Amino acid sequence: MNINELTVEELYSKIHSKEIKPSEVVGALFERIEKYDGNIKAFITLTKEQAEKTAAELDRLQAEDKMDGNMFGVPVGIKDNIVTKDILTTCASRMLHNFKPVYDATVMTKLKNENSILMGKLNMDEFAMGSTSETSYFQTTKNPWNLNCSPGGSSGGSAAAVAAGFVPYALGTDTGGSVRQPASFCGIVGMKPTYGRVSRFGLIAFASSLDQVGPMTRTVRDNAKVLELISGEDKANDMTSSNNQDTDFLTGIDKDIKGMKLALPKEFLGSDVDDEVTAAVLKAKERFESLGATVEEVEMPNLKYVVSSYYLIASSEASANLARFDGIRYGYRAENAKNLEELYKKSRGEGFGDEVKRRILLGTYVLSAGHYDDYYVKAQKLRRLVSNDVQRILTDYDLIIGPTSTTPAHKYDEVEIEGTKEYKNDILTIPANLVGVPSLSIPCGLTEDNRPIGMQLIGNHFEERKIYNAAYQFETLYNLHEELKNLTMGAE
Ligand SMILES: NC(=O)C[C@H](N)C(=O)O
Repeated sequence: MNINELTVEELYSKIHSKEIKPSEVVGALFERIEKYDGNIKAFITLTKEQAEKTAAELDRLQAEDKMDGNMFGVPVGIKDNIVTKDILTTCASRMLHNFKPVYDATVMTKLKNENSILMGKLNMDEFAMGSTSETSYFQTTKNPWNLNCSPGGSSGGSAAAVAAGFVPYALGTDTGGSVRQPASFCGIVGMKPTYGRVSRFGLIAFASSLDQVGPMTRTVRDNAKVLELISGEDKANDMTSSNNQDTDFLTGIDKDIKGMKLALPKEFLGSDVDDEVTAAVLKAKERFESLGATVEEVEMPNLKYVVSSYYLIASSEASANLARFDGIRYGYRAENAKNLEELYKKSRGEGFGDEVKRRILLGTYVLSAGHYDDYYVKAQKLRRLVSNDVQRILTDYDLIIGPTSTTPAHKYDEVEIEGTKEYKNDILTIPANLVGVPSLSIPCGLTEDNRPIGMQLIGNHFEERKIYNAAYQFETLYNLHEELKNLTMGAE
């Protein structure tokens, strides 16, 4: 048995049947992290001491048959923009390089209550702004399957850690694709839930009308299980969290999907999409048909507006949210400032990286009195048009399918990743954020040189259950987690 390859469900049941102890699991995972994370660089902070202490306590409870909690003894990695009490939470920014929060995010509290063990905090693009994990102040994460490739971003550390066998599951966050795109690049399963499904309390805000926390796992069932545990209304702390109580995603996950109606927008396979990605998605279409679903081509004419709409809205919200980092209350404070204004300017100037500054500048401009109507209001109107497209399709169809990303993981030496050039690659993930609907990325193929390819399943608001059902059935025909066991990771 290789502990590093076990899924959440396998680990949970082996711990429950006392086949393995929580401390053995934690030991095996840290051993692997110590061996390979020097190359992959998924973690910003390891919480080894606390994890070992918690595991020892859980060993004792296991011996006494007091195994409470749906994640009893199962380790987790958390993206570094989700606050963890007394544990460094940096957002991969110099601005928060020394920030130790005094409270836990709701999702963290929930996982702790289920007796999951925190292994550490995972690298990301600075303040979640980026798609390659390169804008991190600390380090660039590498794709475990090919160290010359990006793991994607912004939750690149979370995706890499799950793919590399460092943790069986991780939490990421998705504002414009940040869970799904890295999941697709690293060959794992990643969910952007319905807006409001998961509490945002303790998620350091980037764009509040778009942000959602989502699970990253190796299997569809694991993903559904994690989402069940982190979702739900958070009356006290997040008024945008929904009171929708239908959070049972596992019951009926294996029912057949005969007659399910899937829509494939023709714009999702447009000219920007890599040939190998197109081929993998068309193969996936055939697999769905062999499961008894129908797949029809549809139109999403307003897809061409999503990138502009997203970057205007997200940057506007970011410029407001990031105003709180002023060098006074917490985080980075510049030295030798002569007066208050200079302290603000120097702290923000030195604390934020280029990409974050670019978005703050753009957002501030867009929201300024003279330009608000021209840009912000227009962007909101485009958001509505996209929403109308998606709603129209989902009235006639159960789910929308398509590629997660236009390309597989980029090779660092082939693509020059710079500034706004990479923005356009988010075109396929952004619609779900603008509309607020759930979207899951699952592996659907490999390129000739063994880079994973991901496919998205987009459902209507609060229809995660339907997505998981279709994805689970798909996984019975194509399970990359099993295939990858036979591959040698780039890091090995
Ligand atoms: N945060 C995200 O969801 C990623 C997106 N590429 C962005 O830079 O905004």
